[in-house]
Amino acid sequence: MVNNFSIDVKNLNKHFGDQHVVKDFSLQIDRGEIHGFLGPNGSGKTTSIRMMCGLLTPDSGSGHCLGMDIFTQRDQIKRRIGYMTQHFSLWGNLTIRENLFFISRLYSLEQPKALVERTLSELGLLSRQHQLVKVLSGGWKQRMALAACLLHKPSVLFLDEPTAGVDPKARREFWQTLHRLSDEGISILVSTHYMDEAERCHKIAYLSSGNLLARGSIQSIIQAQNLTTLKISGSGLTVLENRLQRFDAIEQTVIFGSSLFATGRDEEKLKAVLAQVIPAEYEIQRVKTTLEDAFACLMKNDNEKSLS
Ligand SMILES: Nc1ncnc2c1ncn2[C@@H]1O[C@H](COP(=O)(O)OP(=O)(O)OP(=O)(O)O)[C@@H](O)[C@H]1O
Repeated sequence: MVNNFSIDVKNLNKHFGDQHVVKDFSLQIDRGEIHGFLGPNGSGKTTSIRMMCGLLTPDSGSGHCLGMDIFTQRDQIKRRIGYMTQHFSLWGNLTIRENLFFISRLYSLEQPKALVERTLSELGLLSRQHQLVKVLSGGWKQRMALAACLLHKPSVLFLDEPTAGVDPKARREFWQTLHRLSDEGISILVSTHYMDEAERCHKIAYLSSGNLLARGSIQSIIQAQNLTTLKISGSGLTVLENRLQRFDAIEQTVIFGSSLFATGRDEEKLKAVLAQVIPAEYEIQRVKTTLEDAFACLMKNDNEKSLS
């Protein structure tokens, strides 16, 4: 190994035609780390994933996956990683068990029976193994797709929005499995649009228009934004929200149920605006700034920078 990182890429760039889709992208992921990958649609997450696992050649930069060069050792990398794509395809007219046997034959895996039995058991698929894949619910299909990625015992997993459209219970179970795999030393890079999933990761990275805007632990990303959030409780909140949004001291606002949350960088100025706009009968209290607040402010600043 070149170092102890499972993934270590530096300054990767990718263009599609005139479009500079990924810009100087650098990322390190430790063994057994679950690393979240967030960003708006089209920000370059899938393109970055495909470069890191050797499926797409970067225009420039350097990098290793499991110590192997992403430019020159792509075939070796493919044998050691699992990649669950956004639109995975399974064979609907085969059962779960038959799908796994089919995949093990496709990749000429040794001792397929032992691998299939182990994977069915570890992924909790034994009770459904004889069901046709086309009749499975979204949650079971997704679990089946993860099983397919794990058959050959990869050391790194790349999961591209694996839980999109899956219900909360199935998502929770899926994440329990990811944490078990992480405990076994498997490194996982998982892209998601769900904040609750981001919070389950050891570290996260946030990409916007191909630029990595933030990287690190959840706490460090929230703290780096240095924001204050105040919660206003009462009725008629949309009118108050509109008024607040006219002030520069307000970075962003959001309503959840009967509470309006206002976030700003300067606590004194934020409080002064609220004192001016919010009638005295409303309760105001300081609350913790969330990851979603931090991302919203990061995006806002980035948009303002690109416009100036
Ligand atoms: N093969 C390709 N040829 C041309 N343009 C591409 C290609 N693949 C991706 N793009 C463009 O690159 C940009 C980034 O796409 P990418 O799929 O990496 O984003 P993403 O962050 O994964 O988006 P999403 O969250 O919607 O999956 C988009 O504008 C997309 O249209």
